[in-house]
Amino acid sequence: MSSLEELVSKAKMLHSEGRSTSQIADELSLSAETVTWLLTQQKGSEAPKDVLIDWSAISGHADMLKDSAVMMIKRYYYSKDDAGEDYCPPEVVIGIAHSGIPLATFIAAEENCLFTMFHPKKHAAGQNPAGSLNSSFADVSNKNCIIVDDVITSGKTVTETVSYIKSHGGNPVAILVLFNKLGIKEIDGVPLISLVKIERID
Ligand SMILES: O=P(O)(O)OC[C@H]1O[C@H](OP(=O)(O)OP(=O)(O)O)[C@H](O)[C@@H]1O
Repeated sequence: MSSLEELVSKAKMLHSEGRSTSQIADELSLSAETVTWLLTQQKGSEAPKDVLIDWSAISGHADMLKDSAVMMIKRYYYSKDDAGEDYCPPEVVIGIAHSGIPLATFIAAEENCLFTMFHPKKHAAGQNPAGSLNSSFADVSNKNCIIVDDVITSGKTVTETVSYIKSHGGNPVAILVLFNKLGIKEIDGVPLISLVKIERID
């Protein structure tokens, strides 16, 4: 089976389980437009320009996951060096559920600082779903925070996180991701630093 066929069957399976287009898009880290195309496969319609990222060969091994997390925080310090700016070491590292959590945990351990996790509203249940910080972990108020996730696709999740942290008294100093599919460099004034930028040139 080709990777496209695999993707189509994965999208169809999730759809048959009752997931919405945006939920499938989140789960597969694709745009909603791509998921619609995968589900409908209209004859003659061109596939949207999107890229599938499968990093399970790394994420499935805790040692490589840790190596990736260490590279992310190094990348933050190198980017500060490159810009000739002062370091702002994090006081709290915030992992966005779910995939950002293990990366953030390793970074917080490396930096010997506090750790917490953010649950975006897309993961919340109920009629008025809302994002939340997990109160079993560190508090963010009056602290310099680094936000960590694996991938940015539309930027919605990270944007929600930045706004939540600011409104709860935290000071986000950087957003670290492995893969930036959006090509942006900051969100609401907070620098976005990735290990890999993914851009199409056609
Ligand atoms: O930029 P966006 O369009 O908001 O998409 C990126 C988000 O989508 C994925 O989360 P998801 O909840 O789907 O998966 P996860 O539970 O594996 O982290 C990914 O881990 C990011 O958090």
